[in-house]
Amino acid sequence: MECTMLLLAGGKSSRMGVNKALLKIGEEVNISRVASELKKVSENILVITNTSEDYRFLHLPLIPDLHKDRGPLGGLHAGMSYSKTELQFLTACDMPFVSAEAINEIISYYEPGLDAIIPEINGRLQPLFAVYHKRCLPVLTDCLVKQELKMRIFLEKISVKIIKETDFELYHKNPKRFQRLFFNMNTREDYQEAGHINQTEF
Ligand SMILES: Nc1nc2c(ncn2[C@@H]2O[C@H](COP(=O)(O)OP(=O)(O)OP(=O)(O)O)[C@@H](O)[C@H]2O)c(=O)[nH]1
Repeated sequence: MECTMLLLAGGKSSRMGVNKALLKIGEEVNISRVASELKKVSENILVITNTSEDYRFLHLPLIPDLHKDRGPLGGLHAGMSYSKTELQFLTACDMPFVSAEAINEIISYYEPGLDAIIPEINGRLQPLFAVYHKRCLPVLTDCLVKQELKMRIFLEKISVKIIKETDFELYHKNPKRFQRLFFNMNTREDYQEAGHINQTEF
């Protein structure tokens, strides 16, 4: 089933203190790493931002949030509103080690009628690396209008299929490399750790 890739690149990066999308890991800028994996899955990619940062170097369509300052849910809302496909895969510019293989596996678990497919890794849901069906859009809009900006509240209102790590084929191929996919960079310490992880062979 056709699926649009949504790449979140807004927010404040307040814990990092500088725009984490543009931090380099190895030779490559964070957001470019994510974008190049998304391109292996689909040509249909939307970069969603609410900042004045110039992401034209990605050569991808850039779209603004429609509701201001609503966090990742605001970005998902804009992505789903602009997207022309029923399914979207949501990912974030602060997850430098995502892979096309993992995205394809998550999409493959989609079944008609579901609103979302979300991995759960080490007991934590990963809603920013997940599939959403366009039919969630009215529920999401309602959350934004009511200022219910917590992902958990939105997820409680839709039908979600959760995939635990041991359900993934990729996990069984290489559990450590699989865990790395979900590494999320928010602080200076995370950035340092990302540098180490990047140099580690799994
Ligand atoms: N389009 C869009 N993306 C956002 C927004 N807020 C956060 N994001 C993205 O969502 C992902 C997760 O962001 P967070 O780490 O929760 O928030 P942040 O504002 O980037 O960082 P902090 O200020 O440290 O919380 C990142 O890829 C951000 O770029 C927003 O309002 N709009």
